[in-house]
Amino acid sequence: MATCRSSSPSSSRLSGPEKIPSTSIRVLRTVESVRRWRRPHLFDHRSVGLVPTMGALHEGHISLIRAAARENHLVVVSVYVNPAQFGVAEDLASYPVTWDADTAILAKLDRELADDGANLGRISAVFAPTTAEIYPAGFPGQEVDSKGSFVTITPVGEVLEGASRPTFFRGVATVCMKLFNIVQPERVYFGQKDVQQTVVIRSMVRDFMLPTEVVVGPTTRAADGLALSSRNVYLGERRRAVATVLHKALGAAEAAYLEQGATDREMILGAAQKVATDMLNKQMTLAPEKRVRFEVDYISLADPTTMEELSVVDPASGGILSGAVRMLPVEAPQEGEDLGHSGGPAVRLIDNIILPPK
Ligand SMILES: Nc1ncnc2c1ncn2[C@@H]1O[C@H](COP(=O)(O)OP(=O)(O)OP(=O)(O)O)[C@@H](O)[C@H]1O
Ligand SMILES: CC(C)(CO)[C@@H](O)C(=O)[O-]
Ligand code: BAL
Repeated sequence: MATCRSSSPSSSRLSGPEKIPSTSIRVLRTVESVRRWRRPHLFDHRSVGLVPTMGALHEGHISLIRAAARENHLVVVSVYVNPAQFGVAEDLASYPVTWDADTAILAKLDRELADDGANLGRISAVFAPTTAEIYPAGFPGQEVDSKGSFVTITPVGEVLEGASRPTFFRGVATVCMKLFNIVQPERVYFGQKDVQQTVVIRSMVRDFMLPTEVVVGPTTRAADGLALSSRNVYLGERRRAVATVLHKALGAAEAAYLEQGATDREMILGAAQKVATDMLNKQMTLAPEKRVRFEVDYISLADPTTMEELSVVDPASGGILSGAVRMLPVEAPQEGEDLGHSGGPAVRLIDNIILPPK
């Protein structure tokens, strides 16, 4: 029996495709619309660079989009807060969602990219799907034992961030596999700020023979060294001033390797631990209404390709220094004090420094 498809015009055909106002940037919300957008570019050999994000865009994201525009004819930015990578007790509900600010940033950036002759391309589309679109069989849940179609990359996804956040890399790898399959990019762009994520994604691309190149951009930092991160909005002024602790601690470990020639784990990580301990002790001499408390989740010295802990750095291959700290909610908040987004809950910050081969 012949089948007949409905030919009633969709609202987007009547009003034209959704775009970020005053730009040519398409806003794509469905898998089908991305596929329709992508198809002609397979034939006209225009390369596509994908920058996956969870929105709340900042200069770190912008640096990745700039890199993608230098190397690709068309840049797609995905904006999707993927619930599967948040643990049940994590900050999914309060994660900053700033769509209007994000689209304004993309519009401004796109004008700059257009004016800069050094770029191959510009921002062509934003992919902003719903969870129903990304998980067509139904969202599998955030629990460790959730059932569903998942991509797991082990053992690299089980250590460090994976040990602290047991569903995190399963969620990241799963959503990235979906995004890569939907957009079919020649290149994908990730930030070194999430260094273990880059190792997981590189492993996934290699092990599943995905036809995409993984490009990693350097960490963009504030003037005082704090790595930019969407979660920094939770900090508020008091904790923001101390949030550089991890960068300072990792910097001391880097100096032990680069300047003092240390290759031994205890010497390198000891330098980092001392900075963190000294900074915490100094805070604890202050009154509760002034001080900032934090807990070091981990400080690691790991192999650059496996993220396995190293007891000695082989100068031929170098290593990765990484860490996570929990900035605890401030005590004795003062009248009118800026506590940060959502009243300043505990914030877990991560950072890393790559020890280069010597
Ligand atoms: N400071 C930064 N420099 C370079 N890239 C970054 C930076 N911060 C984030 N990125 C990269 O941007 C991409 C999207 O990250 P995401 O949207 O989670 O932002 P984020 O700031 O890392 O947020 P969060 O605070 O949730 O970790 C990732 O590849 C991430 O590594
Ligand atoms: C890669 C990513 C967009 C997947 O949700 C996320 O983990 C992030 O923003 O780093
Ligand atoms: N940039 C990492 C995303 C996350 O922490 O969920």
